[in-house]
Amino acid sequence: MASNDDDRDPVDWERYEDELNPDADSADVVDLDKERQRRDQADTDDEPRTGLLHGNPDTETVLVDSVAAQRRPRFTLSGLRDARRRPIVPGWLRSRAEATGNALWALGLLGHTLAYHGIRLPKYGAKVAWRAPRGAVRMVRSYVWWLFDLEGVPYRQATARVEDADMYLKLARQRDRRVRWRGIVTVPVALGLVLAAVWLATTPATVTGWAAIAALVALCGIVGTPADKPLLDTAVVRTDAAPLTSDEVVRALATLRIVGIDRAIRAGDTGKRWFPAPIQRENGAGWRAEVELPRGVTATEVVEKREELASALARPLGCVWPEANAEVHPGRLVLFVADRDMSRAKPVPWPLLKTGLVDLFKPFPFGTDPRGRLVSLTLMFASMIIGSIPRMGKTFTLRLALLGAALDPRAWLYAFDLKGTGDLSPLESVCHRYRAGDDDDDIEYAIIAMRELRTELRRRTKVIRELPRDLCPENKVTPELASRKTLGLQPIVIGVDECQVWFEHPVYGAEFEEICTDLVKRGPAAGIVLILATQRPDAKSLPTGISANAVLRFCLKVMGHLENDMVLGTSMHKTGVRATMFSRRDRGIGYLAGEGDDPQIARTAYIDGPTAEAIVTRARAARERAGNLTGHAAGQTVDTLTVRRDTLIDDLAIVLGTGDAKVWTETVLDRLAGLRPEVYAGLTRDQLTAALKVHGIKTKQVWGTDPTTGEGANRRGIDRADITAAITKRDRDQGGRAAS
Ligand SMILES: Nc1ncnc2c1ncn2[C@@H]1O[C@H](COP(=O)(O)OP(=O)(O)OP(=O)(O)O)[C@@H](O)[C@H]1O
Repeated sequence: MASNDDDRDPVDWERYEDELNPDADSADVVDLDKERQRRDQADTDDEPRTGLLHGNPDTETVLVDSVAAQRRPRFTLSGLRDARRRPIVPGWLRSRAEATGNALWALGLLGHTLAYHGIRLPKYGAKVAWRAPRGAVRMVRSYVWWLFDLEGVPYRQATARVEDADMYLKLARQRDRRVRWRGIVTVPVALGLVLAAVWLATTPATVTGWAAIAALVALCGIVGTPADKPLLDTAVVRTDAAPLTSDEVVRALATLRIVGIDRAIRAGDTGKRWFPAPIQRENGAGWRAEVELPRGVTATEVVEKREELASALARPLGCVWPEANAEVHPGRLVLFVADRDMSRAKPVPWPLLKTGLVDLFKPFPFGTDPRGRLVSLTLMFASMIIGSIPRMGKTFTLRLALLGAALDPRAWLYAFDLKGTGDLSPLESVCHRYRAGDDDDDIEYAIIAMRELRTELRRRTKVIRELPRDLCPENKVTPELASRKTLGLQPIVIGVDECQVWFEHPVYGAEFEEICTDLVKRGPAAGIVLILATQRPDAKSLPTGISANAVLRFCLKVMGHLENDMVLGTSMHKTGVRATMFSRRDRGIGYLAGEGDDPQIARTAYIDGPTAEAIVTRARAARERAGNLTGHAAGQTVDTLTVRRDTLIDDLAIVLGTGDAKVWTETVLDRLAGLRPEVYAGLTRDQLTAALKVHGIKTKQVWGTDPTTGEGANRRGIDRADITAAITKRDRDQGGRAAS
């Protein structure tokens, strides 16, 4: 079929010959129906996507599909039922923050314009006065022109020249008529003006008199304004971007060297059918083109070539945002071309900068999308991962999310800055637990805090389980429950920057991983939100148990599809959600997934250190009012000695001191938890094995009796002799160090 199509000559030579030789059949009567049919057919030939044609050089082209199959679908009720209803109230009006933001912007613009011109009023006055005489002359000249019907002079002269006496008489009569009645009108007008002038000159100056003179001068000044020198200066300079045309889009797509597009164009496709809807302005921020790519071409192929596309469109990279609209089909491209470069544009101020608090159960402002619309974030019931290559804005994003949490006076904040540069320090005064750095001391502080959270998670799940159904219908924390201080179910938000430091820690790595996995899985329902930021999104830095269960994901620029999917979720790269397309200049710009149905591009609200401090001061004041300054913010310290003093082998010596010399690991865990519940509660078999490894102790097969069944069995366990040997070695080493 295809070969037949290819054989057919795409050029309609006959038609061109006819067009070049119009006289040949100029007398032909065009049969409109036939002509329409021919044109429709030519259009169909242009379009290889229809793919329905049986090309046959000898006979007429025959359509494979039946006529019924080609008919446009009829109007049906079910079609109407499935139709997408467009929102009655536009999106920007439904969001209070966005509507307020727009209203404030409009008021600001009005205020600026009024102030700008207000301050220049004397200058405008002087200009008007200077131009008034010229205006007066212009007005008089125009009036005289009108009074004597001077515009008819050239026509009357022309008729005189060709000696057309009839026409001349007609025009002359018309002129006389016009001048007569215009003269009659002029007499009272002139009289009125003279009287007004005499009255003004003879009566003492009054406000009305001055106002009349000012109005007259202003009128003359405006009339006397030259066309190229406007009276008012420019208060707001607009940089209007060139409109986007379908022709431009097709030509740009044709340069991308995408096989399917190239093939379609070679086959004569002009691209005029690639646009299911006209290119439109969107949100006053740019142009939106929906493109139905030639069959077999996926939108992701175009997304991947964003840089080349921007170059082909001759627009800055930060203006060109191609996206796949997989909801329609993988070949549907949505191309948004913004007027302004998103990475260069002045960031929109965060709506909560000066006023307003946050309810973590509801969305709060996070940033803006390329169309300038507000993008929000809902932290409750989700864990979040933030990932990118270095210096793209992870820490700023984490700090923004924590600032949002700080503005909910109920929430407890745990902030861990493992980069140690103090980026999260503005939040210190509202944090329940806060630490910057990755020294042993800092890690010990963190592990205590995380163990605390593990215990807290268990307590919360128990509280929720025991609550009556009507209070807790979905077995998760509700805003009402979170506000009840007695239950202790307030939101807890934990932010960890450079979390890979925790998970790669030789001693506590496994324990951090286990606690974080538990928090990511069970924490959200209990009101605990974990936010992890990392610059190395691989399986080691971000264990899969965590990355697979996070709901919210923000991915700034990454280098490869593995990192992309690690942060955004499996197969995201394949479906066209590609953070690899961002450039190094796209700071703070990333894909936000998990908020709303589809991942969206967002630029985070830019908040620098001093601004963050100002917001935190406000947040702290709200917390003081709510009586919710706790932990670190209230000056409490954590005794890291409980962790630093390595009591494990000493504690093991105690719990194995009596009775059997070899004991099953689970029995040892029970005994340790009984000895020091604050340290060992929740310790798992694997963690104990890892902790023992540090001392060179291995678990081994131990014969014992199950206390519940009374049956003997061989299981992994610990030998008291190994513990004693480890203690002896340690004491000997320490003694040796002390002596040297
Ligand atoms: N929304 C934003 N708009 C503009 N610039 C931003 C935005 N967010 C961050 N930046 C800029 O990006 C720079 C890097 O930010 P940040 O320190 O958060 O990066 P990072 O990814 O955490 O870096 P690292 O990997 O070194 O920790 C900042 O200096 C800031 O100026």
